[in-house]
Amino acid sequence: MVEAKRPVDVAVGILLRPNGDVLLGQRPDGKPYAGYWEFPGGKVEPGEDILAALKREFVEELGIEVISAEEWCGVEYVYPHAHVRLHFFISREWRGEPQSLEGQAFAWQGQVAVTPLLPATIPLLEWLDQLRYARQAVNQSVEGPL
Ligand SMILES: Nc1nc2c([nH]c(=O)n2[C@@H]2O[C@H](COP(=O)(O)OP(=O)(O)OP(=O)(O)O)[C@@H](O)[C@H]2O)c(=O)[nH]1
Repeated sequence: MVEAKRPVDVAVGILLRPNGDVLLGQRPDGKPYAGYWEFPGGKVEPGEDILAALKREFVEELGIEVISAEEWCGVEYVYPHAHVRLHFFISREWRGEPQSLEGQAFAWQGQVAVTPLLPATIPLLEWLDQLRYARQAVNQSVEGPL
């Protein structure tokens, strides 16, 4: 009997600036889906806490220290190369400016315009817009003239 492959846990971080911009990175050569854009992160190691994995990946890939992050949502996706369970975190508090430590490109984006994006990440953009801009619209209407 062929046993189904267990999903691989992946910790993914969305750095959210006060103006709503988020940080994306481009997958470097040599990885599956090289050239595709994603939110930074990577695989959780056996026995590792997911938030600890997120912090480790941000140091390794971008030289950024994530000070705090809250788990936001989860997505499972089956690629030809892997079955992944993505744990998306939102962070508003970090230290340092992103550096391209793995030779990858990165970009701060308001409306996300970089393409192509990893397929499992595409639905996130709509949810992210609701989180970023629906709240701003409410704030604007509260702060508008009476
Ligand atoms: N970081 C990240 N990974 C994602 C996203 N969306 C998505 O499907 N993934 C998938 O999650 C997995 C992450 O694995 P990775 O290869 O980047 O992990 P890693 O840095 O630990 O790689 P390594 O195998 O070189 O150690 C990949 O299969 C990737 O396709 C995303 O938005 N960000």
